[in-house]
Amino acid sequence: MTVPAGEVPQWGCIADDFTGACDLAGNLVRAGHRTALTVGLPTPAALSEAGGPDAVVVALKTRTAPPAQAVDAALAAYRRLAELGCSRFWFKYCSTFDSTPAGNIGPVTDALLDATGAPWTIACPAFPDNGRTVYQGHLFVGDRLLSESGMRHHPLTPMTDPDLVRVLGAQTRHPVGLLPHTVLRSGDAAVRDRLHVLTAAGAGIVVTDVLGNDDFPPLLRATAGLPLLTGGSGLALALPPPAHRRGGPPADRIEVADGPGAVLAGSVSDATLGQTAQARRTLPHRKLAAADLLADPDRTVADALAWARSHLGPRPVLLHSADDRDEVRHAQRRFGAAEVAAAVERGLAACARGLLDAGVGRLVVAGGETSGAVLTALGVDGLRIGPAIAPGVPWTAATYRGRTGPRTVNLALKSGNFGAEDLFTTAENAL
Ligand SMILES: Nc1ncnc2c1ncn2[C@@H]1O[C@H](COP(=O)(O)OP(=O)(O)O)[C@@H](O)[C@H]1O
Ligand SMILES: O=C(O)[C@@H](O)C(=O)COP(=O)(O)O
Repeated sequence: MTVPAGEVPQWGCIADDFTGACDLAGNLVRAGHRTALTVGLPTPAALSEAGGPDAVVVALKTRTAPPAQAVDAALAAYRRLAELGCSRFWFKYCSTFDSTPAGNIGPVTDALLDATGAPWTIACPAFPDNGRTVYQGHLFVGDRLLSESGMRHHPLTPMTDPDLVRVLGAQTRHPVGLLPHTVLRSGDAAVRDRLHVLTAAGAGIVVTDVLGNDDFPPLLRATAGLPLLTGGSGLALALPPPAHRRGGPPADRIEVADGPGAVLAGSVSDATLGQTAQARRTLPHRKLAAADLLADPDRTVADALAWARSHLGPRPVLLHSADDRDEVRHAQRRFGAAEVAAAVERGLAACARGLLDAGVGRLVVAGGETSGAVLTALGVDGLRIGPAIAPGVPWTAATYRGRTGPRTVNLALKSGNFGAEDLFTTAENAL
């Protein structure tokens, strides 16, 4: 697989969901790296089209997949990225460490350690710009421990233990160490010594404390020789761009599509529920009830689309899947969590196609799993990263091959817990 000289990317990134891929790609762009985001395995042609990126982010939909399946997908992505010439690799998972005791963050990290030949790696989910910090190995969301945040109610990956050394320890075959904040701030020699002690004693993965963005540079210096990093997108903000890009213009210009806007919310995280409640006060809105999507999906989607077509206009229309958490709990008890999640994802994905075919040009999708389902249904194979709506939420441009032939559309894939309350009503201002 030959990539023209001068177009070989350095970083090959593997993201376990689509919103996470956008988040990481957006932060890489903010830090000055030309970045390509691909859905499915990247090709030399995709890299050329992206103008010879410094980093490639492959969006997978494996966050809730069984470990063996997630490992296969991550290794396939790794092999392709290595063939394309990438020399350093990044496994991107959620800043709230979304997984279960049988989750795949550990197994995928183990497999990538073997594949890259990395002697050890870090686990650094912190994203201070979004309130995710780690202290003594414990993950905080704002001023709450992870286990006391809304993440304890997540429909697919409820997080009830904030101790990442313990959570990761249950998933990986490697001993897990901790780089505490006091050491991180004691100078490069102290960091190096502690990492040496931990890894000499057998640690294969080191959870890193991070309280603010200024904790990232020492961490990057200490890991500069490692072929594999793992974590959230926060660390990318401190990643120095290649020398020839320094001082250049930000690489976040994208085409702006014609046509009205729409919002699809399949996330039921705290932030999204707040954004949905706010948007319901001002935007035309309609709920696709989970029970209806299970009982008669085609009819439910067709009715929602007919309603949406008649409300397209200057303000985006909102289609959402729940008003509150009680509704979600009720549907899960009645139908089973996995069944109802799959039905909602299928329904919203069908709505996305219908909305774009009806002429919608700008679509905000809330939720990682939801975004994965939507992008797969749209058949979009790559996203060009544009300006940020909020930390971790960039607008993107994509080529949509719909009923009327290929055209550019703008998509924003919003992580469940990201963004201010008015994100749905103000997103278009950022374009
Ligand atoms: N009313 C509902 N009842 C049960 N599950 C729901 C409901 N609405 C959405 N879901 C499911 O909850 C999951 C939310 O996950 P996701 O889209 O990743 O959001 P987040 O980014 O907040 O984690 C999806 O699988 C979605 O289909
Ligand atoms: O790191 C993060 O928090 C995000 O990039 C992310 O992965 C969020 O996932 P969802 O909340 O499932 O969208």
